[in-house]
Amino acid sequence: MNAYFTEDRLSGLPPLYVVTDTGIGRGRSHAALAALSAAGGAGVIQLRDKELSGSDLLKEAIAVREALAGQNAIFIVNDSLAVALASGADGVHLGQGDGSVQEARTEADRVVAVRNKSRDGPDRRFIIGVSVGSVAEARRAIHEGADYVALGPVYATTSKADAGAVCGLGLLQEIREAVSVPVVGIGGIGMHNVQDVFRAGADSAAVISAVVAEEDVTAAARAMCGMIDGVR
Ligand SMILES: Cc1ncc(COP(=O)(O)OP(=O)(O)O)c(N)n1
Ligand SMILES: Cc1nc(C(=O)O)sc1CCOP(=O)(O)O
Ligand SMILES: [Mg+2]
Repeated sequence: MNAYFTEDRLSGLPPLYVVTDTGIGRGRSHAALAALSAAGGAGVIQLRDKELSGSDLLKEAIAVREALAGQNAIFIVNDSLAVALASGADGVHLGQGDGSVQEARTEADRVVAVRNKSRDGPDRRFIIGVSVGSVAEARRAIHEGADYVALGPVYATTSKADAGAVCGLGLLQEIREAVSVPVVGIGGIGMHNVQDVFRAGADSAAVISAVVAEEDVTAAARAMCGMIDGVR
């Protein structure tokens, strides 16, 4: 059981959040990238595959969940609430164009309440993360049921073609001061700037290339965790 979300709200987020990408993953599967990242200390893993949907995405999600069994990592599926729920993931990440957060909250709570009743132990909350680009969007997302908000691109990124303009650390700091849920920074984060992201108030740094594209994914995740530890 992950200590971060046994109650009715998320009490925090692990500091390293790795998003999988098989396009730059040197031939490794999402499941392999997830397991290797978690072994290096990544406490949140997101399955992100913009080419897959439906049963193909579900297959990958189940493989990731199985690969993470026994690891102390939160598993999030990008974009698809249905796949997240069907695969037994811990949560979903939704962008501004990925549907209603309110409807996702209602549906997730309904499904997870049934699941919680049918097993022993403390109730678990289904995590909903939402991409935001302003304080107003962050407040709205939280009002609608988001457990964490993510802001990006903090720096220029080559991993998401439609990421838009760089938002910088100033906005990250503003959002941190305005809300009380965990704030994730994403986009262009690497060993050279991750400490700045935490100094600006982020609770977690989400990365793709800095970990997934490395030859030794576990070592890269471990090094990033060490860098983060140096500033928290
Ligand atoms: C942790 C995290 N933050 C932001 C995003 C981006 O979500 P979105 O804007 O919906 O874009 P896509 O990733 O779906 O292309 C994310 N996935 N994860
Ligand atoms: C998936 C994603 N979302 C972003 C956003 O700004 O919302 S930037 C991004 C890609 C992050 O990859 P890298 O760590 O390689 O820059
Ligand atoms: Mg999305």
